Amino acid sequence: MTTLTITRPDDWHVHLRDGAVLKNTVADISRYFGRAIIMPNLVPPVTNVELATQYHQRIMAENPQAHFTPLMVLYLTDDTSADDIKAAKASGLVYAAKLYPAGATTNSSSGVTDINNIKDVLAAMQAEEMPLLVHGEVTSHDIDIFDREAVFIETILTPLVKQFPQLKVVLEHITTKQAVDFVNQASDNVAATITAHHLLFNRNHMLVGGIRPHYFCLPILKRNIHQQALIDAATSGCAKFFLGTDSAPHAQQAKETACGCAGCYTAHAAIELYAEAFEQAGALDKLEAFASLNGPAFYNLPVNQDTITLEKSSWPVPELMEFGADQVVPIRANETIAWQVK
Ligand SMILES: NC(=O)N[C@@H](CC(=O)O)C(=O)O
Ligand SMILES: [Zn+2]
Ligand SMILES: [Zn+2]
Repeated sequence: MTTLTITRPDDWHVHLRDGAVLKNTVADISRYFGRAIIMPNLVPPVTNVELATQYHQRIMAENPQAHFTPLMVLYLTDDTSADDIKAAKASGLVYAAKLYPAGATTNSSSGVTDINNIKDVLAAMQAEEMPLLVHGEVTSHDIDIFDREAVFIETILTPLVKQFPQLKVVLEHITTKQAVDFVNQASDNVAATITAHHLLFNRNHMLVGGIRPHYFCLPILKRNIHQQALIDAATSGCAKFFLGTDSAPHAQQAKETACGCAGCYTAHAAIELYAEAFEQAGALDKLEAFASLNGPAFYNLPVNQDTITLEKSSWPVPELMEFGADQVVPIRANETIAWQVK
């Protein structure tokens, strides 16, 4: 196949950041995505409607393409109230709320320290039909970093979905076979996003032949059997799995250092990278469901009405991208990508 036309896709998990880099992230994400779920882990985080409204305005001020709509998300803290959820729902601007276990990932220090602190908030979300988005990793020091997702599912998420069976839950950026199995066995109220980098890479890509900080993200890349489980899930056609890039830029010097930040930048080539992964799996015919249909169905939103066309034609990714005063090293820097959007 040399061209592929699909319904315009959406990105159900992306970090646009703020300030000078917003111009670049907004330009990249709005190139062909119709909508994007905008992660709220700014400093300070987007914890209420007022902050979400202001962030929405800053995004729109960067003049995204006309086909693009940012969908805002509330950052849950120990202090979030049921009223915050009601106000968010009433705003019409906020589409979900995000659970970051405190300390689990980039800018999560204001996150939730104990799930019991937000039980009334979760009840309000269930009543208001507001999806809960989850960074699914435990943070205790005695749990190995490669096990943190599986332990979270077992100890936090399984009881949570039992207690709130009508709550819509998206387990974000899943990385393990345990996560795939959990989502498959759960009710239709439970879904997951999968990144392009977790489909294309495993921990060998990050650690064999030298440590490659630009592959370092959270949850961390796992071994190849987990990568294969993610590929099988994404290409299965199952409506519970959909596209979420987790594109998360960090300045080059914040990644290439003794203690580097977690996050991979993929928004320069998001659907193109997914197309490579689906092609390698012999499943390009399943890309449209994953990228354009399953997400809106879960969020009860209409599917985009227009299409985009991908062409099998290789192009070079630059070594660096200028983001405000920063430089970002994108995934595939200095290499090529096999597909491009016409
Ligand atoms: N995925 C990452 O490794 N990093 C994300 C945070 C997140 O999504 O966990 C970031 O904001 O940099
Ligand atoms: Zn996360
Ligand atoms: Zn993320």
